[in-house]
Amino acid sequence: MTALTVKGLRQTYDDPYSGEATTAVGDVTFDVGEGEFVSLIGPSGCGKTTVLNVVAGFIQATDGTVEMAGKPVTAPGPERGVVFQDFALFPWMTAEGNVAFGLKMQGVPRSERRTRAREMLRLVGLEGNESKYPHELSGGMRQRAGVARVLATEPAMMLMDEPFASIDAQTRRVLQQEVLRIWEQDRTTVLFVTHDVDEAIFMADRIIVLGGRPSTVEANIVVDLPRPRTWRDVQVDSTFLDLRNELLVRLGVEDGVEAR
Ligand SMILES: Nc1ncnc2c1ncn2[C@@H]1O[C@H](COP(=O)(O)OP(=O)(O)OP(=O)(O)O)[C@@H](O)[C@H]1O
Repeated sequence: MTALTVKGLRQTYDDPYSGEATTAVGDVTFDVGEGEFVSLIGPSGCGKTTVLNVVAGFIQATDGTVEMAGKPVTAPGPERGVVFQDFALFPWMTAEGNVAFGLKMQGVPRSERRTRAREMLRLVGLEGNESKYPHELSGGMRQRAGVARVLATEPAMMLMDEPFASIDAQTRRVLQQEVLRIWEQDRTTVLFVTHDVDEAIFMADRIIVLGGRPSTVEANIVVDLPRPRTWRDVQVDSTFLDLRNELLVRLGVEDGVEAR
């Protein structure tokens, strides 16, 4: 079953200084199957965040359509949970308060909110940190809390915009594995924006490559790696290395041979 259909998406921005219109996203068409994990990759400025923002309902596309389960997307909705790069936690709320907040918005009773928030924090490895405020948590822990807050609301689809970009390389690998471990339990549909080739491959069932100006879908690549995945296994897997090579060449990062 198709969970998300993006058809002929075009996005034009008006430059407030020059007054001229720039077409950032030209004509982007792709779909995401139910329970599928799809990475969206492409060079900086190609419109990845724009596409995600349209799917989230934060902005209206200049042209084209976005449908979720056959219904047009025109505004944000609880069935789409968004995880941002900068954690987006409320500094005045504890970890538990932050996770419970989304549930409060959904009208979940207080007692249930507490139980579910605690359960989610345990799931992301934050047990024992429930009453800490964001400034008392490390970057990796804050991002775990951010993921827990979205997971707690049980969205049909998770939209993730470079969620680990501001986290150190080592913690990032741990979090990538953690998010996959959690995802494997319920297989929520995921659209995952990243500029990191390794991350795009490691996480996804399929990779959509955006490119060109204005951007279009340049490639749609199936990631044929077994799950569950760990970095220890994946980093030496020839399928991973070949795919990494192909993507680095496509993105113009390295020439194919040296990329290995
Ligand atoms: N609100 C806006 N107003 C004007 N131009 C915008 C706006 N948002 C994005 N753009 C422009 O649209 C283009 C695509 O931006 P977008 O952030 O979607 O790309 P991206 O692929 O996510 O980039 P990055 O990888 O650097 O985060 C860029 O040229 C950007 O300057």
